[in-house]
Amino acid sequence: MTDALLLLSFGGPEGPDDVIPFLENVTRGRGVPRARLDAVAEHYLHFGGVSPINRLNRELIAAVEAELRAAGLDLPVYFGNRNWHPLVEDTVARMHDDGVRSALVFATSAWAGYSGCRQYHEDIARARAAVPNAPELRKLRQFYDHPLFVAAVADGITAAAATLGRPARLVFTAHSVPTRADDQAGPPDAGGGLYHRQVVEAARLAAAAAGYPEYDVVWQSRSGPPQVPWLAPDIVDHLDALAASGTGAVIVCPVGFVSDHMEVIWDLDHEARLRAAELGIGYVRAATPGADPRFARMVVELVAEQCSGGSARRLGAEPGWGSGTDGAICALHCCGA
Ligand SMILES: CC1=C(CCC(=O)O)c2cc3nc(cc4[nH]c(cc5[nH]c(cc1n2)c(C)c5CCC(=O)O)c(CCC(=O)O)c4C)C(CCC(=O)O)=C3C
Ligand SMILES: [Fe+2]
Repeated sequence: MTDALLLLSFGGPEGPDDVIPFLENVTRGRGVPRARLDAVAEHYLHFGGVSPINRLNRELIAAVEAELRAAGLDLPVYFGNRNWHPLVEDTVARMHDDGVRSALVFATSAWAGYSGCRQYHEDIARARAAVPNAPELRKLRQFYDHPLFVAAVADGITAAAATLGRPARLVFTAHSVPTRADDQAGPPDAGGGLYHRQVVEAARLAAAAAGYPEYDVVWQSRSGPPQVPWLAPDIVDHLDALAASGTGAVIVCPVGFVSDHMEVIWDLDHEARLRAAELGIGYVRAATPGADPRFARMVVELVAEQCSGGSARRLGAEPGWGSGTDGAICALHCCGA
């Protein structure tokens, strides 16, 4: 029995005074250098200290509510975040006060790995521990290869290509993570590297759907001390390499992200675009899938899988897990710590 759906996301600041406290929440205990924090604070302050992520999640919730009604599923949708208000702890308390006994959780990350999956389980466990008699919370699965996700990403590529009107190299990008975190991504017996494997697989599926036999997969937004290895190459270094080898234009598809939040509007729409301009190569950025009606429909399909035993539609050759109850990770030692 399910009484509600909780959309669980990263959270972002909604004004200049929020920026530093938000960044302190994100990086607590993670050894991100102060200089990097100050640099990232500037990105947010450039936009008045407001990340679009909360607004985009509220729009997604409205679309999901409409799709739930259309599917005959009568579930209220709640909103909670890891790093900024509405914080998931407060939301779970409100769900309890509203009489919710059992709810499903849609986390706005498609992926395996610590940041993309396990940390959301930890958020669920932390929120439940803070609320006496908290509702049971079951996280929905990773959706990196859901046909509706892949179709929305592919159509974003096609639409971007049409605005460029000349041949271009397709470049997929996702958030970099420390290689050590990637090595530990997935259940211990799944061979490791499940974060990058799922990203590469999602890129393969979307490229095929959009009709691109050739493309690249690169990484963005790395932080942490420079001596710690992260997934590479970085998108900006990759643009240098492409320009050097004669590529005249790129279509950049942020397959790693659901919506146009700060990592997309600053790191891609500003930094990467600027570098492309310096290099004299054409640059278009494909839309993220979150605002596509098929994305909300996918969320409802994931809910229906749990509520009514609907079949799990999946295209990928890499495994997917991600589901667990009350913050229990998918397997013992899953995705490192
Ligand atoms: C895999 C992954 C996703 C995708 C999965 C998912 O969507 O969950 C993601 C999403 C996001 N990351 C975001 C923002 C930030 N990420 C940071 C830092 C980090 N991200 C990491 C990984 C990921 N991050 C990692 C390994 C770090 C290092 C510190 C740590 O180990 O935690 C920092 C600190 C400053 C910096 O280091 O850049 C910020 C501000 C925002 C919100 C943007 C907005 O506000 O609009 C979103 C959606
Ligand atoms: Fe991040």
